[in-house]
Amino acid sequence: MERMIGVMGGSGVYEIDGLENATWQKIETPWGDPSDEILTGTLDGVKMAFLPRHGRGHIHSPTTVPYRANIDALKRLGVTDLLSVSACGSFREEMAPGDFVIVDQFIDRTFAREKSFFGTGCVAHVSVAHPVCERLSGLAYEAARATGVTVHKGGTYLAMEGPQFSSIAESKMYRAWGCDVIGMTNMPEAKLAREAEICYASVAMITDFDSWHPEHGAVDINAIIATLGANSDNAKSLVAAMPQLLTSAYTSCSHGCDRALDYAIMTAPDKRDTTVLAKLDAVAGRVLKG
Ligand SMILES: CSC[C@H]1O[C@H](OP(=O)(O)O)[C@H](O)[C@@H]1O
Ligand SMILES: Nc1ncnc2[nH]cnc12
Repeated sequence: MERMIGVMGGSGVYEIDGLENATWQKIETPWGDPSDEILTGTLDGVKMAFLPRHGRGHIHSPTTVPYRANIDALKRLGVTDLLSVSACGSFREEMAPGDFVIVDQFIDRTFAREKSFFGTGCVAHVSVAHPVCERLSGLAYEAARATGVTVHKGGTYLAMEGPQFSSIAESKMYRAWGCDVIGMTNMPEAKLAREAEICYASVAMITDFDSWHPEHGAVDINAIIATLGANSDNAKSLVAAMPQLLTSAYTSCSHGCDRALDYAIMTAPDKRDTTVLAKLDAVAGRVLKG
């Protein structure tokens, strides 16, 4: 098996630079169309696959992003390690707009999205106690440090449904819960990556103080876009540093992400629905084909 690094570009990140043999590829999945075509190529000898989460031109809202199709398509292409780059609000004075946070926990408050590849006909339960890959997150931290940006190691990301930003009361509540950043997209993406046995790490690019901050007022999309623009070079440098840190030689994940399905499937082999199994060919082929 060869390593392939996937990059899920969030708001403001619709392309990456410097890929050799760059080609936009249309990938079909049993879960529908991904957000866009996927840009494949190589960087420093490592295979790369870039998918703009909202599509080029920002077509999909956080609710309508086809999360299952996106993860399935990346898995189908051979992605082993997926780095998410996302715009986020901050609940902490010390995590300021322009800073990066390497997320290590999530609270999932989304409610209008399909959250699993599994269900009736093939039930599975994976652990998301540690929802990101420690190894990939550690390398993303190193890559972020190398860009010179202020980066915080670890942080809890509150995933909200959106598309509206939070009320002040909600924002204060999430802060009291111990959350550090807020966004609308990393869930169910991180859960689905775990089901698909892809290592996942999330880089939150802070664009605003959400609405709790007495001196910063309501979230302003124009300010967010300005911060994203100023930060896109840092995001691109971070992505560009990843191939040298990961290298093309695939080694089994020390965190176990690539074996998440080993004991997860509950449905007895003779009770599994063959139509459902066919849809799981890319995501769970490793364990279903035995
Ligand atoms: C542009 S502000 C709101 C929007 O930005 C974030 O998207 P992403 O996580 O893909 O960078 C946030 O989650 C909202 O979808
Ligand atoms: N304050 C905020 N809330 C939710 N998503 C965001 N994306 C960027 N800033 C955000």
